[in-house]
Amino acid sequence: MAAATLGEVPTKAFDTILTLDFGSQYTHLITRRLRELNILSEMLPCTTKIADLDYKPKGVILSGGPYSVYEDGAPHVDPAVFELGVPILGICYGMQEIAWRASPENVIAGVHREYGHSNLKALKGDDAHVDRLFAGLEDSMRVWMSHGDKLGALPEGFHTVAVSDNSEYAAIAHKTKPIYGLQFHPEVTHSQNGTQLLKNFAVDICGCAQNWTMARFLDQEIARIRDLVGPEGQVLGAVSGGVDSTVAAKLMKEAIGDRFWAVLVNNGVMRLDECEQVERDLKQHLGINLTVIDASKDFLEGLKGLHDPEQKRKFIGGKFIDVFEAEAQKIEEAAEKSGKGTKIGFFLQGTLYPDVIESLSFKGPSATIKTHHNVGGLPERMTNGQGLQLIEPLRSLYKDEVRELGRTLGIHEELVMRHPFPGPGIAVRILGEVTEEKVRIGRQADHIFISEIRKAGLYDQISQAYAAVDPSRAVGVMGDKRVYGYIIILRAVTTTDFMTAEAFNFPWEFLQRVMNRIVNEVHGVSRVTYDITSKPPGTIELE
Ligand SMILES: Nc1ncnc2c1ncn2[C@@H]1O[C@H](COP(=O)(O)OP(=O)(O)OP(=O)(O)O)[C@@H](O)[C@H]1O
Ligand SMILES: O=c1[nH]c(=O)c2[nH+]cn([C@@H]3O[C@H](COP(=O)(O)O)[C@@H](O)[C@H]3O)c2[nH]1
Ligand SMILES: NC(=O)CC[C@H](N)C(=O)O
Ligand SMILES: [Mg+2]
Repeated sequence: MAAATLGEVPTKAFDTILTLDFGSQYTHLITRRLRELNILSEMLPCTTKIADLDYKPKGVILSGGPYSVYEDGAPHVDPAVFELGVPILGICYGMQEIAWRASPENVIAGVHREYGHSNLKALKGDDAHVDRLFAGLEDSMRVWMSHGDKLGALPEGFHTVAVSDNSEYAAIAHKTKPIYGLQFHPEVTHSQNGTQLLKNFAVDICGCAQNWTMARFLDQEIARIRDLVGPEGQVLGAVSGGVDSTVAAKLMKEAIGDRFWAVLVNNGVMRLDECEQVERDLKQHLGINLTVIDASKDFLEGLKGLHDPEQKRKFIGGKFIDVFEAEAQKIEEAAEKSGKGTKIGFFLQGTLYPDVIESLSFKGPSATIKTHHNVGGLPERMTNGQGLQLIEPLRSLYKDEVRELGRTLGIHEELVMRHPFPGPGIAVRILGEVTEEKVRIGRQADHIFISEIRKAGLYDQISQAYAAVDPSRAVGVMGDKRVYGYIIILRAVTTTDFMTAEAFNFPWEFLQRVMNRIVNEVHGVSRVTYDITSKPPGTIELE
């Protein structure tokens, strides 16, 4: 059990809707939509025991899921949910679960699967209670469906509140209790009025206050950190200059000042002038107590002769630990002597909510496609709670919420909107063996590409962009002379969650301009290409 005592979802401080996940691809969208409405939602697996909750949610949503409620081994909700005395909304599988519990015959396999758009008609009557879910909405709307099973009969005590082309029971409501079911998915943007429906449920029916704002979260988290760390405790943290670790570091600085010790490792595969830039941003702009360790020679030396992507990633992860561990000891000694307090007792991590959801998912964590160098690879004593206690203040937040929190903390927009940058850096953007020459070429080409993207005002429309080096060489001609140089691969994608992505559609003139600058300004390059592969089947990084 990790000793994550801080940064757990603040369900006690904010009205919370509990979303129980039956494995739908869209479950996390339910929590997203609610948070956009300034209502905190926590997502937990459908197998959660209500008795294990340490708070009382204001309402519960049962998500969709790939199973059929009537099949052997299908997941079922803890019946105690119905004893909580709070409103319940079942979505797709969740509605089928409500009906199945009333009587298993209520759910049947449909003859037609209903996948995609459907026209919904709300049947408003004069019963204010059952009409509450659709209050204030037009009677007809286009909604998005994805199901094969359906209700064959209305569960006892329920009323039909909407029908669709193929579903007689597209929405149901209990006649007296606050229990509702929807066959369609209000959480997907393709469903008209979906957010309004969720708002009707969470605000009007459950009575949630819409006060989940980053400003309130910040005050609360600072108070919690101060309380946990105490007046003298000291905290260590690895920072990369990326959004997550910068926001976490600034939050820590606000909470405990110079008793927070940040460490940046220069691994030799950072972008052009990146370490200097991060140092300026963190030290001067944000006033963070930062130590930069230049271990570039060790990393580049160790990368020699490594061609395989996984070997490269593992080496960088391992080396990172060695360097960090050695430096942490020095910092701990310095901290002890600093007179600022006691020795270091805590370790800061920038873990986000999607990572937490992934590890909690009812379907289990997904397959490893790449070994990500991240904090999972940090020295064990820092993360197992035995040596240093873990603090993860961003653990309940999505990336856009972290960005919002960054703005609230006064971090400048350019830093807040930075594209993510992987821990192994340019090393996974050079195919095969990493050499100093290829790092130089990759850096220069990347700098040109990103500067041009910024100049063209496209940076914020793109989720991530970079230039990579293909070490195969191609022949070119420059100034009547034969050149035999590397190939640069430009990559730019748009994505919301980095799980799927599409190549960005640049104007042709833009790509020509970038090509021109790279072949002219970066010595050793003969060709420039643009990678248009989507994810899947590609990935965002090349290795
Ligand atoms: N060069 C580095 N020096 C110190 N810590 C690092 C370095 N690179 C990565 N880390 C650590 O690994 C963590 C994971 O990196 P990751 O790239 O996922 O997050 P980030 O850099 O904070 O944000 P972003 O996703 O926006 O790049 C960082 O939060 C940081 O703690
Ligand atoms: O901190 C990190 N350490 C890593 O080892 C790593 N590998 C990939 N990435 C980032 O993850 C996102 C998805 O990348 P892929 O499609 O290449 O898997 C993209 O944003 C990638 O930049 C990493 N981040
Ligand atoms: N999206 C869902 O929740 C689907 C529920 C169930 N598996 C069905 O096919 O009807
Ligand atoms: Mg990063």
